[in-house]
Amino acid sequence: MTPEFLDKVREMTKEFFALPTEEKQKYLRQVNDIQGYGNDTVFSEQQTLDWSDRLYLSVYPEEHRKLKFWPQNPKSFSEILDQYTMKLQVVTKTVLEAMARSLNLDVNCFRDLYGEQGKMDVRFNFYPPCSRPDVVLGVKPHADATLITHVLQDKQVEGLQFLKDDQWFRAPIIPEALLINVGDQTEILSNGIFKSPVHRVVTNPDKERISLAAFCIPESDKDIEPFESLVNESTPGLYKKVKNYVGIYFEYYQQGKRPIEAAKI
Ligand SMILES: O=C(O)CCC(=O)C(=O)O
Ligand SMILES: [Fe+2]
Repeated sequence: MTPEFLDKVREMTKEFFALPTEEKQKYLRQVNDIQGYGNDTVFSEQQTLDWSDRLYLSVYPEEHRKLKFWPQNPKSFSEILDQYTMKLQVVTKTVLEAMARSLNLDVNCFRDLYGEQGKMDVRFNFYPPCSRPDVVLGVKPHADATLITHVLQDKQVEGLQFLKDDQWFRAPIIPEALLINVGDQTEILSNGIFKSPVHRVVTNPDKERISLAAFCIPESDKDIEPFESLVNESTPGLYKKVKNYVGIYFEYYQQGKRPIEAAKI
């Protein structure tokens, strides 16, 4: 993907969030739906909400698309999102093959698990300036439920941070790059060799920030468990077999637990 194309995607994201509220509310997420425009999903009254606006859309396979949630404004939104999806499919395949190679596994093992009908959902994030960045987060600490996540970050404003050894580290801005994050399902499949890192987004007192996350999720009937060749007497399997991990994920997340704990032996 060219830097110019990535800029186009950032631009249309900014243009959408800059629309008047009434215009954005045409795409409002309904109760019991994940797709659409809105704030953080409310699970309980005690919950601290993330300081962000979001637009969540399923983009692949095409029959999952709910076009009523695809903005008509800016005009080129759907066309650019469709192009971005197709380009990301190619990147996804390449990355999954590289992951397999780096573990000395069959080159297709991650790709076969993702499947031809593997799902891709995107989340456009908008973080308005926040007067109390010391207490309010754009996104609470979490790890992704995915196989991998592609993150297109804002070109000017940082915010994403990763937890390592009890310390938060800033993700640098690299304008022409996508940040690819390992999700929980890859941690399970790789028997813990690839780690799914906990991350969060901090707020900024005077600048707004956008980002676009694309979540790659295997077909829900696939068994997710450590690849056989990574398990032997000296390295026992660390995770149980799970199915439809995204379902398990939300159950745990709502209880404030780390979902991957459910899969640990
Ligand atoms: O805004 C970002 O940079 C990342 C957002 C994120 O972690 C997510 O949407 O899962
Ligand atoms: Fe995330």
